[in-house]
Order: sequence, then C-alpha cells, then structure tokens
Amino acid sequence: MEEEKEKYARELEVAVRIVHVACALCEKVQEKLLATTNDLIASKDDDSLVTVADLSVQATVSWLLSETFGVQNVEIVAEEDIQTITKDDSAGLLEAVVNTVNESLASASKYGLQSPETNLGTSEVLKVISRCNSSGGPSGKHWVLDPVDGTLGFVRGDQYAVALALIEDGQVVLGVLGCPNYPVKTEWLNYHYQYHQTTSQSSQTTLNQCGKGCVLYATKGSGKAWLQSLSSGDKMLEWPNCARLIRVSSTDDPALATLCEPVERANSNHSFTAGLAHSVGLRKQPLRVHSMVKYAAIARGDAEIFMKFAKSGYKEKIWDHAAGVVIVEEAGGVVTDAGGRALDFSKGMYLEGLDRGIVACSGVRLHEKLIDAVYASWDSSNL
Ligand SMILES: Nc1ncnc2c1ncn2[C@@H]1O[C@H](COP(=O)(O)OS(=O)(=O)O)[C@@H](OP(=O)(O)O)[C@H]1O
Ligand SMILES: [Mg+2]
Repeated sequence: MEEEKEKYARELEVAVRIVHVACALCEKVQEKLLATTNDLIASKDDDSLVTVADLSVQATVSWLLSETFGVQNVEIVAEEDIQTITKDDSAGLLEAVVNTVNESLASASKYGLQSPETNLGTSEVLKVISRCNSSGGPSGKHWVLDPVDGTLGFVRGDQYAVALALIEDGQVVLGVLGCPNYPVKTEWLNYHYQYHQTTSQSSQTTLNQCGKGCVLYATKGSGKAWLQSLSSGDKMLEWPNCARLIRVSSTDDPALATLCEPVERANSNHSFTAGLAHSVGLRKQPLRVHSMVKYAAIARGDAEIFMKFAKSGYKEKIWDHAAGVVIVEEAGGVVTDAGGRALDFSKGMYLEGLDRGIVACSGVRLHEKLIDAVYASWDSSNL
C-alpha cells in the first residue's frame, strides 16, 4: 500500500500544516473567550452555537487549500455557512472573524504555507467561507472540514478538535485531527481549562514543553497512524517531522476497557450505552469527552471503545467522523455502524444508511461483543 501513501503525500503534508495553523487560531480564540464575555459567540438558526473560531478556521482552511492546490481543484464540504454572520446584529462577530483570519493567515509561513500579500477584506472572507459548499458524493475529490468539532467543549474551555479529511470517490483517503487540549502525554485526556489554570507552575512548564495539544494523521491503506505535538512559540513546523507512530490498545478484556461517549445526553443515549457496557462486562465509568478527541483517544490507545447512539431522526454528518475513522482504522481499530457495516462516506454530507449508531473499538473482539449486544438489546431500547 506504499503507492497509496505516495499518492496522497502532498495532500497529507499540506493538510497537516493547515491543521496546525487552525489549532493555533483556536487556541488564541479559546483563551480570549474564557477571559471575557464578549461577542465572539452566536447562535445559529438551529440553536447550536457558532464562534469566531468556527468561522475563522473555515475561512483560513478554505483560503489555504485553494491557494496551495488552485481554487479550481478544491471542493470542500464543511459545517459552516455565512448565514449567521451576515445578519444585521452580527457586525461585531464578522469584524472579529475578518481580523482573526488575517492574523492567522499572516502566520501561515511559520507552518510552511503561503500567506496572502495583503489582508483579506470582508467580502473575500465571506467568499472563502461560502466556497465550502460542496455536498460531497460518490465521485471526485473533496475535502471534508469540521472547523471546530465539539463547539460546546470549545466554549467551555474543554476538549475540541479541528478535523480535516480528503474523500476520493466516496472513500476517506486521509485524515488529520488537531486536538489542541489533548497533549502527547496521555494523563491529560481529562484536561479541563479550570484544571489547567490551577496546575502548579512546574507542571505548567512541563505541559508547555511537551506541547499542550497534538495532531494525529493517517493515510488510508498505509497501516500507520501518526501523532505529533502542536508546535509552540515561534518554532517553525518541520516536515517530515518528529511524529511518532501510534497504535490502538491491545486490551480486549472488557473489564479493563474504557468506553468514551459524548458528554451531552442529547447527542447520545447514555442509558442505552450503559446497558450495552454492562452486558459485555465493562466495569469502568464511561469517559465523557467532547468532540472527535474520542476517536483520537482510541487511536492513541488511551481508550478502547467509542459509541454514539443519536436520537432517531438525527442524521450524522460526514465531517463529524471522516478524519477520526481513517485514523482509528490505520492505527489498528475497527469502526462500523451498529449493524457492523462500514460507514458510507459516498452519499453526500450525511452518513446515509447508518444503522442506529456508531461503534468504534480498538480490536475485533470487543467490537463483535458490542455489535452482538446491540442486536440483543435493541428492541427494548426505545431509540
Ligand atoms: N442531536 C444530536 N445528536 C447527535 N449528534 C449531534 C446532535 N446535534 C449535533 N450533533 C453533532 O454532535 C457533534 C458534537 O459531538 P460531541 O461528541 O462533541 O458531543 S458532546 O458535546 O460531547 O455531547 C456536533 O459537532 P459540532 O457542531 O462540530 O460541535 C454535531 O455535529
Ligand atoms: Mg462536529
């Protein structure tokens, strides 16, 4: 499968560099958000939140991908549109987005990418956000972006992720996950901003040296997934870099396995997953973590299982899974729907045909047990 890796080597390098830029942007915005109550957040029409970071990351990634590969060669399926920031009462948010995008793009050369010669104006920023309007599908190449996955975690000062993947002819061919609050050192999975604030000066220094966050990436078929720390300060991002290989956990004893799931009950049925967990013999308390950091935890070997059972009628979006799935699979894990079938990224922006929920595991034995348990308990689940 070396050929496959070769084939996407350039795209992978650019995607990793871009995710580093996006993570730096998010870190700055998260700090500002937590320090002040301000107009960096708005509600979308569906009542979900959007922040200056979601919109600025989408603009930045869109501009950088188009600049690198040529605008005619880049199609992007992404979460955000300009509806919220073009409302009359969003002038402050729009201005903050334009400033944040320009500040972020000015730093792109540190990451080995092109910066614009002059600042982008408001209409240009709106144009690059709107350009991410591909609806995906079974043929051609398209990038899939979740600019800030786990927006709730982001505004709470907690875990979130920047997720960028490339789909070609319906297959996810590469994925990059930036996890700014998930350091290379595993014990920080339970990172929380308040905790971070109260850690001693010395552990703070250690954290900064090790890198507060990480970037994970993989190319389909390579059999390898990689982890690198987020570069801090003015250090240039080097490529090839000092990434290290990661592998899923080898634990297949349910009693020792850790289950990750969404924090919010609205996003996944906690009592149903608790029933499944009990029936297969899981003993530990579930680890509730925002965002695709859950996929990262499986790929890194910090947890063994991720399950998500959304309410009936909710359609999972491809940008919430594409990057995480390819990284977990290349790290040795298994990801399917609750019927045991592979997720289908070829049907547009939704995971059409998804059977009930998502089950990601570090290995086939745990996975088989969980799929069997779903079949055994589904009828009484009320989902
Ligand atoms: N009702 C419902 N059911 C299931 N899933 C939903 C639902 N509403 C939203 N979403 C999507 O879930 C994404 C957030 O997932 P998380 O795992 O971070 O959820 S949680 O905050 O930990 O509960 C979230 O991603 P972001 O919007 O990028 O944060 C959504 O795409
Ligand atoms: Mg998301």
